[in-house]
Amino acid sequence: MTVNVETSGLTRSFRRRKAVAGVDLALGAGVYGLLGPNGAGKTSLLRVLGTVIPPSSGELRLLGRDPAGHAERREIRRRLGYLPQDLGYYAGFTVVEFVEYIALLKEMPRQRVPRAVAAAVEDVGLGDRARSKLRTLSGGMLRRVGIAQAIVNEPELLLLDEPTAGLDPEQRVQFRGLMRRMGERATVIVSTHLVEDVGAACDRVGLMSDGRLVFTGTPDELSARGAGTGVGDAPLERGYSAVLAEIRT
Ligand SMILES: Nc1ncnc2c1ncn2[C@@H]1O[C@H](COP(=O)(O)OP(=O)(O)OP(=O)(O)O)[C@@H](O)[C@H]1O
Repeated sequence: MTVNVETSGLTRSFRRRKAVAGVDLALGAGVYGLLGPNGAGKTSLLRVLGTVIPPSSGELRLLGRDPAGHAERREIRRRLGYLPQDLGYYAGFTVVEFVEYIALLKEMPRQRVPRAVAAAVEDVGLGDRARSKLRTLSGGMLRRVGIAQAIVNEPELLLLDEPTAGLDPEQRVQFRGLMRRMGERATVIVSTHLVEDVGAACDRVGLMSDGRLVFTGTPDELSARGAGTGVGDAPLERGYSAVLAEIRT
């Protein structure tokens, strides 16, 4: 297995608060779901893995490279895709213009860009809005533009921060299919509050609390943790609440 994400004792502090507090990961291809309560550190971890902010301490290797070095970081950025929680965009750009702009920032060869942009826009079901200006799109459609810009370079490492927030049920189902397809060859890390996303699309799941990974395993293993004890309407919800209850006592 090619390990695309390797961390050991990874921390990220904001003043005295440790948003990420000693995370160990070794991830190859597949879809890894990141669950956890508000403020658990999911976004901070994804930002570190996306080379948006550096770690405060610990070991970090992405796609076999050390992001602390300028040239290596640039190489990593070419090969990763990142959907932040709040994606900034230019309202006057069309869907195609925006995704193209990101493709060029990622230093994709120019001749590959038009076809890659068209494919990414189709993949998120926005083919019929390709020429629409971003200001005319709904919230869920903008989220899908965000997903398109994250996948346009066929990333080997894809980081998605709450990608399904605002998507309608049909689009969520489509999107899970896309995640599974991407996970066949890439490492996909997806932070979500929707346990259905985890059950349907993730091979493995990590549960964060207070900056730490307090559970890592398969969705079935997380469900099993809640058997007969946890609070929730679905097995994964019960597993989630049982693990959190255990560490809080
Ligand atoms: N730029 C920052 N400056 C100061 N504190 C921050 C910053 N970013 C995150 N934090 C703090 O770090 C902790 C983890 O936040 P983070 O956004 O990573 O959590 P999260 O799991 O993504 O939460 P949510 O589910 O609400 O999105 C929180 O206590 C947050 O207030």
